[in-house]
Amino acid sequence: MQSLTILGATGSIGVSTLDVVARHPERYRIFALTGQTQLPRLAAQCSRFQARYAVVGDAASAAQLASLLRDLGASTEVLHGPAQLAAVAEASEVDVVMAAIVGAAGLRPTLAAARAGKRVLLANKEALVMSGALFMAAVEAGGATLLPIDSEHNAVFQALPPTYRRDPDAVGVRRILLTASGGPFRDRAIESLVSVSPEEACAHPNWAMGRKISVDSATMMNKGLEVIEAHWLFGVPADRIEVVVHRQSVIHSMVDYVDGSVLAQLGNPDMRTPIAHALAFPERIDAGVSPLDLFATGRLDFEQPDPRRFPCLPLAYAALRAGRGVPAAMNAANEVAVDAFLAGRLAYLSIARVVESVMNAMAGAGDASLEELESVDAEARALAQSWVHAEKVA
Ligand SMILES: NC(=O)C1=CN([C@@H]2O[C@H](COP(=O)(O)OP(=O)(O)OC[C@H]3O[C@@H](n4cnc5c(N)ncnc54)[C@H](OP(=O)(O)O)[C@@H]3O)[C@@H](O)[C@H]2O)C=CC1
Ligand SMILES: CC(=O)[C@@H](O)[C@H](O)COP(=O)(O)O
Ligand SMILES: [Mn+2]
Repeated sequence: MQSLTILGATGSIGVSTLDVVARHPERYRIFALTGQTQLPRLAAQCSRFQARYAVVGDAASAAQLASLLRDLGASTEVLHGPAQLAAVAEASEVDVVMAAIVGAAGLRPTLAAARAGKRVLLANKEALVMSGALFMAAVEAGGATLLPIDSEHNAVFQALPPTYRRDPDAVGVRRILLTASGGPFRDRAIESLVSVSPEEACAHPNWAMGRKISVDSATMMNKGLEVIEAHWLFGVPADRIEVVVHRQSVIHSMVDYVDGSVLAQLGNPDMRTPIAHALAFPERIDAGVSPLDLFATGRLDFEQPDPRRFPCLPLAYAALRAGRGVPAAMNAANEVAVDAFLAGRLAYLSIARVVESVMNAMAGAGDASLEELESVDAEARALAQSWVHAEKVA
């Protein structure tokens, strides 16, 4: 029986994780669930899965959640604040931590799980993008097992040899091919992108996800973050990570070997597959996902990404090549810009402009410590807010 903490239980990944867990009550029990704003959902989850702890952001939310739990007759203990978030990730009773908080807010608790040597199931790509070298050093020092949840990285993990240790040349890996759906605007006239709404940007053609990652998929910043994520997870340099637009999202990514073999992982676009894979690894368990029907799929298409349509993708490659604190600055600027776009305070096309402006201003950002990275994050957010202001409304 494995004891599990889910950071971000109320979100899209959190809900899918609990769906898989519910199919295997003999394998997994819930230690802690965390959420931020969706308190009724968190209360219902705690009650159903008999969570020992729930963690929310502040004292007011904790009081509200405690009252909801009382009404449900649940005995879950309610905690709040960033220190408690880290505490339920590193607790000695915990075996597995699903890191599914969105954005930089997930960095500290995910890092705590890595330092404590947990099996870390990483969905929160922003945490790794922000702190790549430091995070991977924490995994190593803590003796953690890091398993990718992001569908592309989970696919790459499955297509690599089981003994793979972040050295592509040691096993004849030539390139990693990350697939990208192209998002909701892949076929739309570029000139018409000036007027897209948050609802249009969040209408992903293949995946049901949270709003932030959905906008990132539309701009292809998601793929940019994933290029950086792949670099850190698999030790592959930027020029050996290629993005391939594949509109069906059936091939989740590929590994190209020096002998000409290309290994891919395929499946229906359903996050319960990589979640179940990482939960049970190296075993396989039922995820509730229907079998892939290749006849219904019919065809698999591949295209090159157009940098004019998706300017965030080259920005992310530039951030990876610049290194040190620049990916953290880029990530923070993107979080602020996407938030402003979703709130109707920034035009869609200005997201890339805000990110680029902040990256230019912070080209010398450092990454020597967690504190330095957090100050880069804070400075980039402040700069991005001023650029959002300068770009004005949608
Ligand atoms: N959804 C998907 O299919 C995929 C997601 N990912 C990655 O997984 C992560 C989660 O994505 P997704 O589930 O879609 O996102 P959602 O927005 O659906 O969920 C985010 C979760 O984080 C919580 N949260 C938000 N802000 C804070 C905060 N400041 N402090 C603590 N908790 C917070 C939310 O709580 P509440 O809802 O209660 O406010 C919620 O539980 C992201 O990093 C994303 O890039 C990667 C691949 C696929
Ligand atoms: C499900 C998942 O892993 C997302 O990151 C997905 O890849 C988004 O699709 P895009 O390929 O459109 O970014
Ligand atoms: Mn992905």
